[in-house]
Amino acid sequence: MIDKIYCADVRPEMEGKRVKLAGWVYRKREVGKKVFIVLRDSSGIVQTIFKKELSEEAYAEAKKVGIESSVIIEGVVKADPRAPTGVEVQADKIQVIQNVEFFPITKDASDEFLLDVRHLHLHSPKVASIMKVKATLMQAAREWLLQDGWYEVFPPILVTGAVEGGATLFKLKYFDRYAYLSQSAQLYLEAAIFGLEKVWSLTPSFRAEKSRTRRHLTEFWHLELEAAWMDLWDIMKVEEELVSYMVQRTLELRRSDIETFRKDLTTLKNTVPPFPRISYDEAIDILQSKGVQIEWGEDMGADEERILTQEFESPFFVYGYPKHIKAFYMKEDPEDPRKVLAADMLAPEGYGEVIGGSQREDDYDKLVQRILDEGMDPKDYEWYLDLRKYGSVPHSGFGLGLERLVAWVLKLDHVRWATLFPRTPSRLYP
Ligand SMILES: NC(=O)C[C@H]([NH3+])C(=O)NS(=O)(=O)OC[C@H]1O[C@@H](n2cnc3c(N)ncnc32)[C@H](O)[C@@H]1O
Ligand SMILES: [Mg+2]
Repeated sequence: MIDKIYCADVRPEMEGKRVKLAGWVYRKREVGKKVFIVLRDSSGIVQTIFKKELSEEAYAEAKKVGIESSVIIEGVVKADPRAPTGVEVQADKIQVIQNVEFFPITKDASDEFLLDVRHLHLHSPKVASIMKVKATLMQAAREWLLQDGWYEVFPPILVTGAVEGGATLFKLKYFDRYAYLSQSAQLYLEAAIFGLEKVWSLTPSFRAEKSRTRRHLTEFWHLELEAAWMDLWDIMKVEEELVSYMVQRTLELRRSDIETFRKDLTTLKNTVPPFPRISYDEAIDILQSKGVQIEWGEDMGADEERILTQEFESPFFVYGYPKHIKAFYMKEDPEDPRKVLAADMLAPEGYGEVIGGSQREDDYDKLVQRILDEGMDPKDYEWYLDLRKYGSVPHSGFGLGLERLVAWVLKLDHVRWATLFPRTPSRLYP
């Protein structure tokens, strides 16, 4: 490994110190007999200056390199308030690892072009910031889950049944039969609670959704939890404590990256428990009072959720949805058979659903009936129904869409920017 330091670690107080840096040419300009190269690495940037009188050879090399060329630069640190980071390196040595004559991404690149060359777009410091925030949100989630006694498990991705409706399954050939790509690890997590009680997984989930909205991917990262003995209200408390910790910890560790995308941090700072809770009935009343054409029993889509989020300055819950618009596994509300014990968590600022969760039907006969009511075949869920035959317990869980959380935290205009290589109905490459 090269004995180098990071760009962000070059400080004014290091004046006079000799340093070696490795990275990519981010910006370059020539002024008289000087070449200024802003070098970029994973930590950020630092300005380097090549003066002809300091080293003719290095100056000549610096004049030739193109944007995004990979280079190793050596020189002496000099504090300079005019430099982007208040300090620069007076360079007397440059080793060009690979010169780039022309880097295809220019300032006026369209979104579609950036997605076509996503493998090169990952050079961008802004993209790096998004990925650092995503990584830190998950780092925080792992910290919280560990200290709160949850076990990570590793469920299968190749499965035989739908969790969230057959219409969005990706089917694939599996030797002499067929399999599906998992829409959600939930059913397998429900099996795991009989030994581990509180489990979680982070897996890719797949949805053959044709909807081309700013919050749908066909492959997304899905953080899911399942807990024995918990009811809906218990799991909602888990959700708000987990999400609060994730957001506050990421604010603490990645504030400058977040501020690259949003200046107003109010809703993030407001992300502390308890979150506001409204019933589905109240949500319908609010929407109707704002002139939205929606009747009780209808599902809220992205537009309705966007309008609803205008009422809140933090994430909030909507609970008690009508049974017929929710999944087969959700427990009927004993106080109102029209409803299920389900709750979604919605992010403010127009982002809407980031978590879907519920208490599960733990009664064998009722679950069989729900499967039949949904037009599905109980035989396809024989193993899942067994969970209600051998020591069934009240239990609840939820799934958080990681890209949707990132999109809200950074106020991105589409979830596709929150994933390394987005997958949508029209995009499978690169
Ligand atoms: N373990 C569980 O209880 C999870 C449950 N079986 C489930 O999959 N619920 S969900 O369909 O609402 O999806 C959960 C979350 O997963 C995200 N999600 C769901 N679908 C997508 C798509 N297509 N793209 C991006 N993100 C998506 C979104 O944040 C949802 O709130
Ligand atoms: Mg949902």
